[in-house]
Amino acid sequence: MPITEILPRDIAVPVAHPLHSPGARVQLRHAGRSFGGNRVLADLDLEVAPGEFLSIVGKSGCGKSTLLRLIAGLDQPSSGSVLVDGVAANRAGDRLRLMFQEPRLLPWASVADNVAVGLRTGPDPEAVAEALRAVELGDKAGFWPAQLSGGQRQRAALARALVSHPGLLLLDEPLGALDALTRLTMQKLIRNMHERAGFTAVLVTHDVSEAVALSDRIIVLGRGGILSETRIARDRPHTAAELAEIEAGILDAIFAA
Ligand SMILES: Nc1ncnc2c1ncn2[C@@H]1O[C@H](COP(=O)(O)OP(=O)(O)OP(=O)(O)O)[C@@H](O)[C@H]1O
Repeated sequence: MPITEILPRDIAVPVAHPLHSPGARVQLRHAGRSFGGNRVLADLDLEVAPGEFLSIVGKSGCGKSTLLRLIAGLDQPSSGSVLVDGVAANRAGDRLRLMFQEPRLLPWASVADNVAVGLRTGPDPEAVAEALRAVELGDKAGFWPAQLSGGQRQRAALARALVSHPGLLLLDEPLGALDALTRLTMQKLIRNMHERAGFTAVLVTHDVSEAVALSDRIIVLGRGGILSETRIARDRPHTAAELAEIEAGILDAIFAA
């Protein structure tokens, strides 16, 4: 019997999100990274589950970007291993995408053509249109990047990152250059997309409240390793006081380092 026939009429059957992607698993085993005599990460064990949203916070220079670059496969560990879906991160290819503080759009290409850069399998105008609709830029496909606001440019960058349905989205301070209000709107969009599309996300941020707003888990990095780990259950709403308490605990862990 088709599943729809046994469901009561008032229960909506979830519709696959247009950018749906099965989340990738990230595994770091005894991972270390040194630059000359400077040991930035040492013997790090970390696993990010498929579909999880993990944030990395910590004092300036503690190694957040170094860790993200290892997961992205842009840099190699000096010791140990970094795997994405069981494959060395630098060979994970299309399974992961990065988003940075600057949108890095091509100024001479339309918004749609910029999003199409994220496709590796040839032109697919329908996929581009869907990605633009998902970030609420459906009406800006023919615009030049210079004709967009800062927040809209970051949304175009998000569409470019997600158009190929990567299992893993790596975010390096993606909202750092936006004004406070646009930042909140973008946080909501990213959280919403993450919940519905299913990819795994790893965010590096200086903004602890942003990490709390977006994440299932937050790690504080320092002295070469993980100093603290906080899980935020997303199956119920949190009061402002609860979120403030979580944030205060994380800030304590950062400053105790
Ligand atoms: N390519 C490199 N060569 C030499 N040292 C490096 C290199 N990349 C990072 N480092 C060093 O590793 C340490 C951690 O840098 P990293 O950029 O990962 O810190 P971060 O936590 O992201 O800092 P911030 O919050 O200021 O962005 C720093 O001491 C930095 O100088």
